[in-house]
Amino acid sequence: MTQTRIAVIGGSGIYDIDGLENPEWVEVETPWGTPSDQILTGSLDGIEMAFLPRHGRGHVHSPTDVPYRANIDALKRLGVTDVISVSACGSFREHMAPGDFVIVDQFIDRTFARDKSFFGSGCVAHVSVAHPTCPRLSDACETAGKAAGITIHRGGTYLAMEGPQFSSLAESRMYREQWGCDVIGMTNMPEAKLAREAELCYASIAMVTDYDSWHPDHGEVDVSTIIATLTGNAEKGRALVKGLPSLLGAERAPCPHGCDRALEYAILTAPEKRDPALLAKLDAVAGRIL
Ligand SMILES: CSC[C@H]1O[C@H](OP(=O)(O)O)[C@H](O)[C@@H]1O
Ligand SMILES: Nc1ncnc2[nH]cnc12
Repeated sequence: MTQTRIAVIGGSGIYDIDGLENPEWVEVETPWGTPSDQILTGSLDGIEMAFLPRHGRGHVHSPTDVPYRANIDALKRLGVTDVISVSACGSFREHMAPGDFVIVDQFIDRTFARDKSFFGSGCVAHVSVAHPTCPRLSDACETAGKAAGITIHRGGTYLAMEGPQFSSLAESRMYREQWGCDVIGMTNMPEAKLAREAELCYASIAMVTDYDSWHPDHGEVDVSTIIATLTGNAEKGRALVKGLPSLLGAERAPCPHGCDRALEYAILTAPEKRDPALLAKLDAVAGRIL
């Protein structure tokens, strides 16, 4: 049976995690370039962990320039089975208030300036992202969050925008009123799509930091308010992460939702037509089936 290895991708304001046994920052190179930073490895309650700061320590990568493919490839290469994304988000719902956590289960992807797939000419693949997050992993996040006393909302649609500017009032109203979105951020896409291509279970915990720009009683969103809210809630995030290993366990049964078999029927390119150079780059992501 596969051994569980949990990765946490930390978003804005989260540049390391504490409490790991045998912590070590390791360099991982990938065929898709260098990840956002070194990866902090170690264990928690006997389970292997990996932590990657999405924007790099010191917040050096903009949402557009985060090396999403290198990040997911590097985690796969380290033997990660489950990825938990922790990110800051704006809220479109009064009851999803700053300080609350939302376990996102759907996305609308409005990003347009990012590499969104490991596949392409020479090895064409189409995976399903009808359900882009893993219910089993999301269950564990919900249980750990509730045990840590966090106000946690299960389910929500995350609008992934390109940024780096925040939304206009008209956009904010459209996402909320016409598109039915619940939260907004700049990073969960294409991250979630790439995790699916890499056959990794992915759960997204969005920490509400603001009401974007739609709310008549709240001013425009600004970075200092976001960081102040995040800093005030960092302890909650840490408590949630610490609860995960015992919930997930060391022995990992196949994902009941099929995340770890997403590529099974996805590759269309005939074996004799596949590009050897691309296949070589896919060694970690798709090595299981290629
Ligand atoms: C800090 S303001 C906007 C910035 O914060 C979020 O980052 P992350 O998702 O990595 O927590 C948002 O998506 C923007 O990138
Ligand atoms: N309102 C907002 N829009 C986009 N990304 C965000 N990250 C935190 N708050 C945000």
